[in-house]
Amino acid sequence: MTSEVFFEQIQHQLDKHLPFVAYRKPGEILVNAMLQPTDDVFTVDDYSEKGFVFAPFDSTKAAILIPLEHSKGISCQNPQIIKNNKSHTKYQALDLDREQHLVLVQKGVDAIKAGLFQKVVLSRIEKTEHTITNPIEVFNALLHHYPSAFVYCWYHPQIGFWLGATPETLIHVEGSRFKTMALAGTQKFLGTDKVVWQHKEKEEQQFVTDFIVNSLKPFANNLAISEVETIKAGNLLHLKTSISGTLNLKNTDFKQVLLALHPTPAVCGLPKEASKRFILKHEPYQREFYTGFLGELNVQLKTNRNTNRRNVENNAYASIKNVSNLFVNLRCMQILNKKTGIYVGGGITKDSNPEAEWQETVAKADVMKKVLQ
Ligand SMILES: C=C(O[C@H]1C=CC=C(C(=O)O)[C@@H]1O)C(=O)O
Repeated sequence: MTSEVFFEQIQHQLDKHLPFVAYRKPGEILVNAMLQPTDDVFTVDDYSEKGFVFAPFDSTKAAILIPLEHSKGISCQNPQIIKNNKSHTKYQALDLDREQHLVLVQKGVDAIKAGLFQKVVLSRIEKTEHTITNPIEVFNALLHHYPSAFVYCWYHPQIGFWLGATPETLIHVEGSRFKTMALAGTQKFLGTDKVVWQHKEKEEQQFVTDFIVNSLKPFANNLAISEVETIKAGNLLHLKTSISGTLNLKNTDFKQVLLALHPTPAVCGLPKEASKRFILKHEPYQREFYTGFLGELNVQLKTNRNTNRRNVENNAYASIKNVSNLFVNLRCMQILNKKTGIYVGGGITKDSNPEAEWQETVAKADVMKKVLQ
């Protein structure tokens, strides 16, 4: 499908107030969309469902599904840049609530020093006066600015309109094999990824690696853990450890794996329950789907077992694999009444400096602001 027709179809869906998701996986050129013909709200029950899941931070709340069987799939390769004909007004930040964030971070540091937990991720919403008249153009701009991110726009008339470009995989499962990552620690990209990391960032990232490895141990075999590396995500650098292995899902199900993982200390804290309670009590707003997860759930992938054989019989060796591609909902914004709310946070440890943590959220907000200017 041409990109013109593709974008027309999702625009039409939005005009009719019908749910859809459009997304592109990291490093790929194919942009997919799933268009739901009714405005029903489908939810995930046990994660055996097939479709696109959009799950909130608070896992006691419902995860929304655009079911494969109740939607139409469309796709296009490498979409053209849509010319910006005033999809939005000039960016104007409102309510840069620095004081409130400094107080929140200090509370987090005090709670850590009092022994309540070791790490907590504290966040804020940056509401802007920015008027978005064409969110689909913003999605198109995200696709062009962030080729190595998972870029999406998600809409349900009864729930909201979200857009994002996240660098973080929650889990990728293909058959019984899985891959995930521990992503944490942030500094601004200033032209090189050969940078020095401080103890604070190394420690906050190590908390995430240890948590993921320990959470997956009951479900996984052959765990492989990479060295820590520096990766670039937009205007930022992060520390990343890759973790992979095979899932042993005989006596358990995918839901248990997700409940064990989500929310990781990259977005919540350590220990999970104590830090989550602190977040829900002290953050002065509702995260909703920010730091939740989203992506393809139990879609089918056809693969050839023996790619060396180029004959027709090869088809006999084709196998169907169950694939899930789930990402953490970071570097995202919500559009409400044509205004934007950008969601940003950062990991707090005993060594956190409130002013530096504020600056980190300012840098993270730039990822979304870049497409709003
Ligand atoms: C919580 C966010 O980022 C997480 C992912 C990478 C680095 C992070 C950090 O350095 O604090 C956070 O753990 C966010 O972007 O809002």
